[in-house]
Amino acid sequence: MYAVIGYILFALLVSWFYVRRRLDPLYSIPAVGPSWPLISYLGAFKFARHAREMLQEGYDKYKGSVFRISMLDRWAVIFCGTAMNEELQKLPDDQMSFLGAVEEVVQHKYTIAEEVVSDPFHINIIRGPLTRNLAALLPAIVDEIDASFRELIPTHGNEWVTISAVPLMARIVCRVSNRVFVGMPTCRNSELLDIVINFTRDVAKGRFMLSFVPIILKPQVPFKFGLRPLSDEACRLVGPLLPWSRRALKQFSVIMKPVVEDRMRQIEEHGKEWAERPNVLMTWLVEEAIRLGKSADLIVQALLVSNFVANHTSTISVTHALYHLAASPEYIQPLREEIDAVLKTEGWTKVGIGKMWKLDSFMRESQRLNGISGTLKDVTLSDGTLIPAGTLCGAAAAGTHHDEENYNRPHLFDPFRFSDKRFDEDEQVKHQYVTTSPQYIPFGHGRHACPGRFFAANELKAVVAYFIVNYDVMFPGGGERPGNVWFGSSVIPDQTAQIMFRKRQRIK
Ligand code: HEM
Repeated sequence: MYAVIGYILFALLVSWFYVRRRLDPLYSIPAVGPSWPLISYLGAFKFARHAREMLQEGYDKYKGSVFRISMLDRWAVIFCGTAMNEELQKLPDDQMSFLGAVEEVVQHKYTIAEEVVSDPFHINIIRGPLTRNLAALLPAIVDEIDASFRELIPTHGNEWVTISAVPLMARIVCRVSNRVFVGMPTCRNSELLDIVINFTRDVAKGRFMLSFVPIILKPQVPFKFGLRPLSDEACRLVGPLLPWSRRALKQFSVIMKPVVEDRMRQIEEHGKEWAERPNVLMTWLVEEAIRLGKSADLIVQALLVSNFVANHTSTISVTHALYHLAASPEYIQPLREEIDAVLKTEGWTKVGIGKMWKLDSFMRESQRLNGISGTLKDVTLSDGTLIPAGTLCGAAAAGTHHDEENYNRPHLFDPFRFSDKRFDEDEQVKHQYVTTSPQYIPFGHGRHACPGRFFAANELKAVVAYFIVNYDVMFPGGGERPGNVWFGSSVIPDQTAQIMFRKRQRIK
């Protein structure tokens, strides 16, 4: 009797899965990896370890269209090819919500900080005052680069020193960014630097834990093709228990809140113009917060989130560039010639940095070939036809950047491929480091393209220019560039490599 009931229940379950799959348009999208219930988890585990191969396989098979790939708790739909990248970024906000989907995946409220997620007022300050003030900020950026290189790369005479690349670049980037975000002397507070450098790991730990939550706890809500898991509800139970980010925010706040409150008092007392008014992100955030009646706590959160979006991406990008230089010293000479010549006429200015075309091309090419992510731009799409609402979508960045239709010999690192094209006047803007297009998406593309990329480009070009004119670099024993590490769909430079530095040997 029980066996019969068991068979009937099993048959009902199988029929339910079958009908659901037939009705849900998501399942008409081709899958890379196993697609059937339960077995698809194998695909999710495979994706965690072989994302690069699976994304490339999907790109090659479905270019000009989309495919789906299994994550632990959902399917993601990947758009492939230039035309699809264009289509994805053109979809209006009422059909797809960039922020909504990022929130769905990252669960910022629990992994970062709640208030600033619902009120990300820092984005307009990064897009506006920070970008407009880059020329005025450049001397401070270069001063901080100079101070951190002297402190962190202790060279003597013509001796080589060997240093772990990633921690070094993280420290330099973080100091330089914070010279612009919070100014002196706070940007050199080593406790603060440790908190913001480790914050990426704190957030990642929270995300990792939450990605398992839905399997155990996610309530299912009805939608038109059956049931969909509601991750926010599940995360609401577990999110507040995650300790890492809350602890980091608390420690960051202990240091930053008194500084922010002091800046608030000064601005309330003196207004916008006063002699020692520091020209930094924090000042503009405070001015905006006062105008809109926002709290010191929100400003503190905005500063932590600005660090989060800026430092990890910038560290990855500058480390990739450093690895190319250390592995191929033959690129150093042409870059040095260009930088030395520009510095002679323009000095360390924004105009000068803008004239370093070869360097610009080098950074753009390094980011094309390495990138920071294999997929990009998680969006909730509801076009009502092909992809059901609530589906997570992304663009295949690595596929796009390694596509022969977009780039000549796409797998080759050709550092000056973009600067060579800029000699044609009509092509000058198109090939700049900061210019995004459906063929070039390391900074995203369209409405939500990275608003910090103008700052990042100036900062990172200044860092790389500084070490090219001041140091010789190589891998120990003249070794090769270590391969990149794929972490799910994130692409990061080898985390353990060491680089040798010595003071530049000038030819007399
Ligand atoms: C090389 C360094 C950087 C890279 C590769 C990078 C890349 C990205 C990417 C891919 C996105 C998502 C865009 C999209 O999906 O279309 C993004 C968003 C964002 N980035 Fe960057 N970024 C960098 C540096 C920075 C810096 C230095 C800042 C701050 C000063 C910053 C602030 C932001 C913000 C606020 C967003 C969210 C924009 C929004 O929600 O509309 N980024 N970045």
